[in-house]
Amino acid sequence: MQWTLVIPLKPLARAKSRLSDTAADGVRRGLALAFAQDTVAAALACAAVRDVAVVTDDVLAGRELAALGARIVPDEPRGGLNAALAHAAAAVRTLRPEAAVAALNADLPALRPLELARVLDAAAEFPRAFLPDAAAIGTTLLAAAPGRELLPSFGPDSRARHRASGAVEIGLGAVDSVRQDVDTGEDLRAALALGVGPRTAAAVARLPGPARPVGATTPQTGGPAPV
Ligand SMILES: Nc1nc2c(ncn2[C@@H]2O[C@H](COP(=O)(O)OP(=O)(O)OP(=O)(O)O)[C@@H](O)[C@H]2O)c(=O)[nH]1
Ligand SMILES: C=C(OP(=O)(O)O)C(=O)O
Repeated sequence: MQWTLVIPLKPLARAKSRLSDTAADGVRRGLALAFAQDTVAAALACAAVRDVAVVTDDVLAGRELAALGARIVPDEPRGGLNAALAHAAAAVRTLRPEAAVAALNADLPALRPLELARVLDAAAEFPRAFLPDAAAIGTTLLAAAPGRELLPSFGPDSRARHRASGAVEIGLGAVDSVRQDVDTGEDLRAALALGVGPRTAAAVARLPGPARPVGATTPQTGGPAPV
């Protein structure tokens, strides 16, 4: 089965507020965009993915992600994340009623196409399925097979809500790259340890020294940053 992924991205100026200790406003926008670029590029390289729709009103992000091959869907009806996801999933199904649809977070900079394919293949066995995030509290992916509504309930503690909604929790091991969302400096270090995509690596290298996570590449030397 091949999936249409719906990836939500709020305006970069408001994105990743929990990274404000790690990165000042302007730099944080660049990081949020880089996370989304690496997420979308890996998703588009996944054999189980038919196409990618990014739900965003951010003009810069829309342009950059369209250049990678994503379709850009306006952020409607402006009722927040879940309303935007439900609206975008419905728009996909208007065009292709039998589409398999999955929502994927935009902050998965270590995402690997093969791991995403394993998760989507596992999801294809169920009417609705989800993958908990690395912290085992939230959700990074929610999938709805053809003919099933997505019924997204992302946000704080979404793992419990998605489970209570009847979606099946995907319990695969060795899919860390699909679970490692980045909300905090600690998450960023974990993603760097897994290995991030090229745009995130470049954006992290541009962070000022004290904010740059240990082990990240330095812009000057290309070698590891001092411990
Ligand atoms: N299109 C759209 N995407 C959203 C909206 N709210 C959140 N998102 C996206 O949904 C995912 C999870 O969002 P949040 O955890 O609320 O925001 P974040 O930018 O990741 O991080 P914080 O600002 O630290 O909460 C991210 O990919 C966001 O960009 C929204 O209203 N519309
Ligand atoms: C929206 C979510 O992600 P986070 O708040 O961790 O970005 C979620 O886990 O449902």
